[in-house]
Amino acid sequence: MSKSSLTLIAGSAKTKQALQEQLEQLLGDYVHVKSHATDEGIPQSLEDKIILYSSDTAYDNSNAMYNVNAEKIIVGKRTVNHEYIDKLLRIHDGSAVLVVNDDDDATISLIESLYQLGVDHVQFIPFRKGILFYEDVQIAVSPGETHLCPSYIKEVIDIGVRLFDITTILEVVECCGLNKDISSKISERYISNIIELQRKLLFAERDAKQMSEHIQNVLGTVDDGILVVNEEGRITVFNNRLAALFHVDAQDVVNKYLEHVMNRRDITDFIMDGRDESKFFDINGVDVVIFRLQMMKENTIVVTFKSVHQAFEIEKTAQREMRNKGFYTKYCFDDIIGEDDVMKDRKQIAKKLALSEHPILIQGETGTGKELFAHAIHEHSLRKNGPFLAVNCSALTETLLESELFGYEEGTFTGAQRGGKKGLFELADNGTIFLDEIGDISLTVQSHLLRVLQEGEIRRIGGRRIIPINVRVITATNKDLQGKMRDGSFRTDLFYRLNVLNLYIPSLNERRADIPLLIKHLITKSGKWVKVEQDVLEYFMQYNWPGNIRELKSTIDYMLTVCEGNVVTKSDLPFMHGQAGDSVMSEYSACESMLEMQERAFILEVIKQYNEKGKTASRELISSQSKESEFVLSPQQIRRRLDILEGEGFVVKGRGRAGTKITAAGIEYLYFLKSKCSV
Ligand SMILES: Nc1ncnc2c1ncn2[C@@H]1O[C@H](COP(=O)(O)OP(=O)(O)OP(=O)(O)O)[C@@H](O)[C@H]1O
Repeated sequence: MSKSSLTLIAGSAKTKQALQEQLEQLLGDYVHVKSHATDEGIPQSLEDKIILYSSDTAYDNSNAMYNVNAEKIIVGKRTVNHEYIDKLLRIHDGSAVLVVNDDDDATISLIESLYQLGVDHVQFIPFRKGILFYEDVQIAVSPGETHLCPSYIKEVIDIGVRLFDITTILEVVECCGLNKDISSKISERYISNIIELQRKLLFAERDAKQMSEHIQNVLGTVDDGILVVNEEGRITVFNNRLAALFHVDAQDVVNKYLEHVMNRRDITDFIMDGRDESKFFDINGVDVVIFRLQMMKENTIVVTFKSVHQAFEIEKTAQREMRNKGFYTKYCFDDIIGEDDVMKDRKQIAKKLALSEHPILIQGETGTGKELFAHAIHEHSLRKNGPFLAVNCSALTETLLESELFGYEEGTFTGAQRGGKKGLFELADNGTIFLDEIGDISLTVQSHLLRVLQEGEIRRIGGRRIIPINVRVITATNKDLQGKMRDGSFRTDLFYRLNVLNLYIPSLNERRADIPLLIKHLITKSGKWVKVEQDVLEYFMQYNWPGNIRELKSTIDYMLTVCEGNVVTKSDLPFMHGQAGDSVMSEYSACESMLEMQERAFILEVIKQYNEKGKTASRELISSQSKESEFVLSPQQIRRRLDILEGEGFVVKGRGRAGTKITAAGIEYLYFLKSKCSV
């Protein structure tokens, strides 16, 4: 069968080329296709079996001007190239979209075919020549006429030259007299183009979905809040951490305008228009640093939200690594939270004391922050580049404390290290030593310490060599040293040596105004983004906090562990606060000594940490961990202590090789212990 013949007449060379390609692809096996464009010039007389015009306009513009001789003249109908439909479907719902074509009729017919194709989620606005401004329009769509779009439009989508629709193709098939088989093959080709495209779209969509799930999972593991905003000001990424901070559901906010989700003008202004890279904000009671980064190429803003505490910690870690020295202070005066006048006054005095070289005795109730002050004083002193060593005198037995402080020579006692060991006084040379709980040291250690202070030199235990030392001594106690001097358990001469400068730290009761500030600080520091209900705050304001800030801290820690969602309520209060009051406190306080309390807290903490990882803790395991702590306990000693703790209902021991688990009462008891002693 000889091929039929067809001449295509289009308006522009670009349209001619696209339509010629379409016809060749669909009909090329059966029809010989020639083509002309009016803007390139058309022969004076045209003769063919079929003359196919690309549009009504092409027909109107050229038909009258040339001699046309054809068996059949067809004016084609055109539709949007399916390849570009996904671009249109990706425009956000309800957006205003300017439709730009080279004449008004063509524009209207393009809008019609877009609606017919089901692109009806946006509002199309027809472009009119001469009108340069369209209110609230940021996106334009054009079939290859993008040069006509007003220049202020942010996003221009070129949907390419529109192609002939299926009815035009079938009309050509019919005129060529092609048989049924061929005609159905051609329609299949037309349809398979669409199916192929849909398949690609489907894969692309599936890949995009997998990628987005992957990104969400990755973002879920990050400790910071992460937000991404696109050029329209809509949210494209909002991780769960951020959702917790703003008390919203992460699923609900994607695609919404930023200002509809965060109704904080200061924050949205900073994100959208900010020139700075980072800024502090208080968001629902949490101090946060927001870092913003503009990705120019994608016109996207990436924002991270970090707890102030974390941001500082990162800074501090870097500094520490730079200093790369073994013994350093962990706190400075800025870490001591307190705006109450009495506290401000204490900090002022402490700063002055820091600058002298004399020993300082810090007194105050348990948990008031004496250790914190000791760190800050060293950090503020002329010795700040020297070492700072802290030792808790009540946590060590007499012999251990002596050997820790003054060191020993080789062979002094069984188990002594080869080559002897330097004591903390030697290690703290040119720096500061902080002796916490000084009220608990024995009379033997007291006299040894007195000698060191009087002579400014030490002699290791079992040694003869005299080692001069240059160490500033800061001590602290919550005990009544005057009372101890009266009953003879603390040496008066040592007291006067230590108490050259005295600093009294007020209890939390004496500075209640600081309670809300401390709560906020402790929550921020925990890295959790939660809100504390008003009645909890009220309760905290009237409770008398015998364990001071340490008790407040462990109560908050406990509540943050048990609270559901992002709100701390009164039902999250530990048992001893909520229901039984002080009676439980005194029941708990049955421990003989601070050392016993600390040991118990250590054991329970190890068990709790293992349980949190889904494991139980064996005696051997706890014993081996104890070697790295201040309490070296053998598996037998651990067994005895676990028996007692089990009898009190704080742990449950497994049979045979199964390890131990902490009970709910045990967790609460642990927090109580932590509020009473520093571990
Ligand atoms: N002003 C404060 N600001 C922030 N945190 C504080 C403040 N005071 C105390 N803390 C925190 O409370 C806890 C107890 O503080 P610290 O160990 O310094 O108390 P202490 O007076 O030395 O107690 P003790 O007499 O029992 O040894 C620590 O975790 C400390 O970080």
